[in-house]
Amino acid sequence: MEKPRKTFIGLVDKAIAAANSMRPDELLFSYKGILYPTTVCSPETFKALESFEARRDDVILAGYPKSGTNWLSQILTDLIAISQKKTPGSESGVNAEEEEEPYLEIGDAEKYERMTKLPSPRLMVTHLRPENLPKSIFQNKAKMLLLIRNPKDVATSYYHFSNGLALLPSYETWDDFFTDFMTKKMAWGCYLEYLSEWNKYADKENIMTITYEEVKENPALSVKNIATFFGIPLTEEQLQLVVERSSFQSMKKNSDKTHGSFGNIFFRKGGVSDWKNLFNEDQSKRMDKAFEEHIAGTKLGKKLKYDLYCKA
Ligand SMILES: Nc1ncnc2c1ncn2[C@@H]1O[C@H](COP(=O)(O)OS(=O)(=O)O)[C@@H](OP(=O)(O)O)[C@H]1O
Repeated sequence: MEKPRKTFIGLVDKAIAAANSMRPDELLFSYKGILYPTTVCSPETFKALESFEARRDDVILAGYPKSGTNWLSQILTDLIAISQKKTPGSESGVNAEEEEEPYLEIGDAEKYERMTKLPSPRLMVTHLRPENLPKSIFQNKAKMLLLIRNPKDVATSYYHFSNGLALLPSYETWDDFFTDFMTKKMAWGCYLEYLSEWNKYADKENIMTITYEEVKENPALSVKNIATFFGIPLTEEQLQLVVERSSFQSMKKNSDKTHGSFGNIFFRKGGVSDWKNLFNEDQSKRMDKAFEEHIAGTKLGKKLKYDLYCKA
């Protein structure tokens, strides 16, 4: 039985009510040159975040919007519960729903003060680029899981999400969205720039990179590798439980409890290659060229297996 994420559901409810009374051009604001949703982020929170004190045993998940952060966050929540000898899903684990919204940059400026009282290990999720994260995360060597997904599916997922949730500007056509996606007009910035910024950190020993596609391809091996990286021993039975609970079908089924009425928006298709239903040939070539210019030859670029997932 899944516990409702009351903080999250309450936050989104409030944000949607606020967004409904805003003009489309008010939905995003710019902070240090990057756009963010006005209803869930604020300059005050960003300012407060700068002096956030990370702990060495914090568990941090970094991923651009729509790269599968809700999915990996569920896997990490269960792994942490197991490390604390709790049964996943049945007891309040890390960041118990009533306690704190795990998305680091989302919420009020006082949340970091409240987070000082949370027991270790704290789970945090972020869509931020590394240069906008608090310095203490890197100084204190907190372990991070960096989640990346092929850019054509990220764009596709982001398009449907933008039109499904009032917090983000909606688009009349996919073509309009694609133009904005390629010209840095997205909340949390340009994905290809995100990848090249994170690539500068890809060799750090406290950062493990994983792709959406590899978790999809072999969930058991991925969960095992993540658990090993965070130093969490797992029995075969526990491994199977985490894999089963994090399957797209299970998460979608539980989504009315975990994500309220927005469940269907957060858990849409959960697959690979849906981009083929939206991209035309010209758009596909434009993305191929931009990928080549920004990231193709780098460590993260190679890890994405672009030719396999983004060509033909
Ligand atoms: N369990 C599981 N398995 C496979 N795929 C999953 C799973 N859970 C979520 N998803 C898919 O991840 C996409 C949403 O990404 P995020 O969770 O990062 O979105 S958000 O930015 O935090 O709103 C979104 O992708 P699309 O379906 O392609 O839109 C979700 O459906």
